[in-house]
Amino acid sequence: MASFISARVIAPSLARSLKQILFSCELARIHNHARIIPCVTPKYLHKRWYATEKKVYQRVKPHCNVGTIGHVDHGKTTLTAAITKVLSDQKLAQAKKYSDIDNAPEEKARGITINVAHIEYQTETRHYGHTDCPGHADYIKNMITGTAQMDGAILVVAATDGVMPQTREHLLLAKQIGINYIVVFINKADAADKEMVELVEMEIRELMTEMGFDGDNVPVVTGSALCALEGKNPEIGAEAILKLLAEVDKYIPTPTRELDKPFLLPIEHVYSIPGRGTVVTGRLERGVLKKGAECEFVGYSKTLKSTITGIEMFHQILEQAEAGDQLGALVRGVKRDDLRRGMVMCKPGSVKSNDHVEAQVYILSKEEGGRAKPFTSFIQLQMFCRTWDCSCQVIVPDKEMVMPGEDSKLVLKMIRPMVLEQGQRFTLRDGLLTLGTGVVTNVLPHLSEHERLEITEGKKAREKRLASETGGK
Ligand SMILES: Nc1nc2c(ncn2[C@@H]2O[C@H](COP(=O)(O)OP(=O)(O)OP(=O)(O)O)[C@@H](O)[C@H]2O)c(=O)[nH]1
Ligand SMILES: [Mg+2]
Repeated sequence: MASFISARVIAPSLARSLKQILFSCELARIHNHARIIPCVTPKYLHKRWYATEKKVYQRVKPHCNVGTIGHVDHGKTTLTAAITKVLSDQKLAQAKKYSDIDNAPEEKARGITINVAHIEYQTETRHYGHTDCPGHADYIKNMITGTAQMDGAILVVAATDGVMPQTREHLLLAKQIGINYIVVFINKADAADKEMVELVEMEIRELMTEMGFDGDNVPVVTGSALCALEGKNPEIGAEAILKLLAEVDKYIPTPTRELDKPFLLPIEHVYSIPGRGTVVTGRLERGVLKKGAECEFVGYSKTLKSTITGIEMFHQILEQAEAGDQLGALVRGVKRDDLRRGMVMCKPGSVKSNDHVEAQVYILSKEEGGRAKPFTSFIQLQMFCRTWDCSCQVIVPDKEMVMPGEDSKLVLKMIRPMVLEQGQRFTLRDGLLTLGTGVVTNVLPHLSEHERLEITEGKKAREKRLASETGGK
């Protein structure tokens, strides 16, 4: 969103005094967002604003969203940086350093990715939006949001470690989100021998088959992201990166976009740009978004109306965005605090929120990383869908309990209404554990106030109430 943000530095120059510009610069510096433009005349700023700040996005190649997933420390961010470096040599990307991608102070201090990062690059055939996800188990929530924006993924597995818990969990979540095409990169080939690499490849193919992917035919490329980034050992460095990108181009199809449906964008982030307005970011799931269009924000029991006054993709202006684009939209008349990740921006009246659904869910066995014990009705779980997550009460309608490893019909009562449609996939989690994945089969009537209270009252209070309702019998 840098150009929207730098707009806050530049735009006042058109109308206000230099003092105000410098104040905006200072604000931007404090927020560590914008490039600071030194003391220059408003005219110069005006020229710069139109001449260099806002390039128009040229839609010459099909756009595809990919990203890196896999266990912590297996080299996802290093690979992301290496891809931009190798492609920048061919003028197909702007090279990003490792520290440009993991740029938050906590990420730098701990040497791990926490927030997802979006990077842009191109190959000869396609334009890519690349999302680098965190691998650490504590940040699975961010990984789910990041993966929800991908059309295909690059699974990074370190040859020195092989398949690890989050390799499995990320594959499972990717499958649930609907990612069917995954290319594998066996990383750290510089630190492992040939036999080890072969063993890891066999292990991954087996796991992918088990998870419902085409394990035998999935492309597996071996290399070293670090060598590519440091310009060493070209056979496992730069050449391996180019081989990986060739496989991504070939294996991950450009999805057919639903351009004729009303637009819908699940919100990933909300930013406030004083003097300009509020910017929401995310991947346009369906439809076409035009500058000037009316829109509606739905979710968290709210519906707000607004107008889209600007659209950008990777700091370039768009007059119109298409499904699949990873974009930022400037909206009028809504404050940052009115909006949240998880709401959707859509064509007014085109979607409704729901808080009561029937679903078919697969509950993972202990070996698959799920829970060891069965569960009964009234268990409270966290439901993850698109970019939102929400607490829900689970009712088992047809039987006493659900065993790990079992497929079951469940009724889900959510503590607040969210945009949820029939056919929508979701994940159920319990604390740090992914417990199951499912699909909404039926939308049920909205919960009454009484039913909603029942969800939030807790197990003990419910037992007490039931006891008093039945006269203690
Ligand atoms: N030897 C060797 N080390 C590598 C290679 N690629 C990455 N590393 C190192 O592995 C460590 C972790 O790399 P990252 O890129 O941060 O790993 P990550 O998968 O992004 O980690 P999270 O985002 O925290 O899950 C760093 O110290 C890298 O320098 C490689 O090809 N060879
Ligand atoms: Mg990382």
